[in-house]
Amino acid sequence: SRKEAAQRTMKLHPMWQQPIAVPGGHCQSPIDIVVRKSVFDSALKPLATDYDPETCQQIWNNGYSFLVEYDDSADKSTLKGGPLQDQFRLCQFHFHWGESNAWGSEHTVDRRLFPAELHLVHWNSDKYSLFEEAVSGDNGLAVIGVFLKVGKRHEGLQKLVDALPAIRHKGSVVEFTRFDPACLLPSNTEDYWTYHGSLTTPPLTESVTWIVMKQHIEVSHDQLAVFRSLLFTSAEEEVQKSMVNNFRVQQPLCGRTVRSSFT
Ligand SMILES: CCOC(=O)CCc1ccc(S(N)(=O)=O)cc1
Ligand SMILES: [Zn+2]
Repeated sequence: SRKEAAQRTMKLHPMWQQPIAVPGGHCQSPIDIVVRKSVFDSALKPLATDYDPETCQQIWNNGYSFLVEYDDSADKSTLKGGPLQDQFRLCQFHFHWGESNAWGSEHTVDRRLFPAELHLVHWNSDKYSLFEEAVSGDNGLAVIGVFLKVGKRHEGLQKLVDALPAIRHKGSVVEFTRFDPACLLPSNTEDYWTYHGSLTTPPLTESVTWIVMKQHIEVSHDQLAVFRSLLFTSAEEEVQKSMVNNFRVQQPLCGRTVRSSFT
């Protein structure tokens, strides 16, 4: 089952040797979004992303997912609007996925699982001067979550898929430029759920405004299979473990309200 798969990943992956629950953490992520319990808020605006593909720098395997990293030394790739009052800078995006198409996402919608989930990670450049500061700061981060479904091939994703064989092992990095992450957003960026939560991997800090898009994107079965060809392990390790089920199990809502930008 998905739970067993997640347990296997936690046992397997050193990153999880730390306690998986933050002591006293009542705003942890991911969560199940119960649609009929979400509260419509007419003040929620459409997302305003303004990404500059020239700020794309590299793609690397960090031993838990693969990250596409952006130059965030200036306000060049930004996120505003939505539930946000401040301006946020894009620093990286990454994915979570399963060993099968039956599961893999971190958030669920009325318990519905998706085969994968994209996270676009931004930090509050009005309040902080570095990502590292914002990670543990109040209102520090904003992460856009986009569900992936298996269907037609995603043309914009293919450039990224073609780079993955070069970063099969933990710790490998290759140059990756001129990639516009806006191509990974669904056509509808008006409809989303938003709630206050945390990072879903250590340090699990509760500094995240989550923005989970209602509309998913489609990628092909073959594209997703290349994600699963990545490895958790470095080239030197004798036992090579395929990078799958790199998602955290859902966390208690603890009375939080999930707002929706749509009725
Ligand atoms: C200061 C070091 O902290 C980090 O590097 C945190 C990186 C980190 C960024 C985003 C996420 S997620 N899955 O919640 O979108 C988890 C962890
Ligand atoms: Zn993530």
